[in-house]
Amino acid sequence: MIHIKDLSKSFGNKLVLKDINISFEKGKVYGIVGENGSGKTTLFRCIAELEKYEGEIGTHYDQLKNHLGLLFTDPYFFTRITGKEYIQLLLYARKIKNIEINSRNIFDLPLNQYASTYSTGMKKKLALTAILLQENDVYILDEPFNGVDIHSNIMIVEIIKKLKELGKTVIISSHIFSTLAETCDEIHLLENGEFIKSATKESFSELETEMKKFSIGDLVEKLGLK
Ligand SMILES: Nc1ncnc2c1ncn2[C@@H]1O[C@H](COP(=O)(O)OP(=O)(O)OP(=O)(O)O)[C@@H](O)[C@H]1O
Repeated sequence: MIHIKDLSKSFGNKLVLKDINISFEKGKVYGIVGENGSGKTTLFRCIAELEKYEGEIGTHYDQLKNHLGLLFTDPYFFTRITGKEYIQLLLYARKIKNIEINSRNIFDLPLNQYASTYSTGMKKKLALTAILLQENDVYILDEPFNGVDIHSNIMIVEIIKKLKELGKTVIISSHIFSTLAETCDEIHLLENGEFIKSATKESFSELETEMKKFSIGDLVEKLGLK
């Protein structure tokens, strides 16, 4: 369980997150949606203690960061480290030994190749594989579907369902509503650093309609397409 209470975050004099209050439970999948720049990544970075913030992030874990797998939107890899070495490094950090990596390479990545030479989608799949093999309790996936091929997208949806089944906590940001609707128990809409709407499964379509109306309105008509 993660409890976020009155969380605020500023960069300089720019307030990016305002009084965020939300809880994330075990065995549930949460979707965070919002326009570019609404604060999703900043919220994730605060939860992972990669940013300083005001307010409280409480958890029953000794240290959340030891149970958390964070998939960045654009994972970065040092040069001259192979895919396999990267996974080994992350496993070593959790003192996990004796995992046969090759047989668990479900995305069929060229693990002996330098990770920095991977394509965007391959980098994302490598980073995801590594945090999954760490057997974390909490997963934060920042735009996991973005940049990966359709086959991998389907696989990631199945992985999220499996994580839920295993009682993990999963928090996802995505701009693809239909995929969130398929995987999430709750979806929360962030706007200018504030949660302005939340929906459970029964009200996802209502939320989607409202978001479309709010963000698109009659803008497409203004193009005057003929
Ligand atoms: N290190 C930083 N220094 C200054 N401003 C920052 C920094 N990181 C983020 N911001 C600002 O905070 C706001 C929220 O950014 P954030 O990356 O959290 O948004 P987001 O919802 O994840 O966007 P996207 O959908 O484009 O990924 C933006 O205005 C961004 O410019």
